[in-house]
Amino acid sequence: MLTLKAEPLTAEAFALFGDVLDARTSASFPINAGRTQRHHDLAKVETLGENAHTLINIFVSQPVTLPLELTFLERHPQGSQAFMPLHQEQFIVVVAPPGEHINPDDVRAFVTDGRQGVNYRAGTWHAIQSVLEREGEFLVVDRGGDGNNCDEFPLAITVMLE
Ligand SMILES: NC(=O)N[C@@H](O)C(=O)O
Ligand code: NI
Repeated sequence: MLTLKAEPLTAEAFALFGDVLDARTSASFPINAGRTQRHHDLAKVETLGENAHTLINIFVSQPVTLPLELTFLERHPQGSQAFMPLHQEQFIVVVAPPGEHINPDDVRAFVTDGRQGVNYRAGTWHAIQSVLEREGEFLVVDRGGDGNNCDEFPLAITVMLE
């Protein structure tokens, strides 16, 4: 059994697993006659394989309870997957680097601050969406297409907050 304390999410700590989406820290430029700041090209959308295409989705998730008991991590070998909260929901992120197997020593747990989203790069092992406190709505950008795009790796992990 692996027990992890979720650490605050930072782009640096998450770099091995994908991208952090955050309008407070990302570069932007003015558009629409200066009325809008465009935070441009924040993450790499990967859509691999036969008939691959980008999906834009909304996930409505029920909250998890803490400590969070996980029994597996999953990965999407043919595409990235991005989650952006629509109402500043905080969520738990548990990840491990891409690879055929997961080394328990490489598993990291994070907690977002409500203004952050994440983009898992293709193949990054991760826990399924785990929103805290209340029902959450997330804009999700991921891959559609042929073939399998979801593998599970059994692993018992308990996640708590610091
Ligand atoms: N299954 C699905 O669409 N969602 C998961 O991939 C997830 O990471 O929540
Ligand atoms: Ni996923």
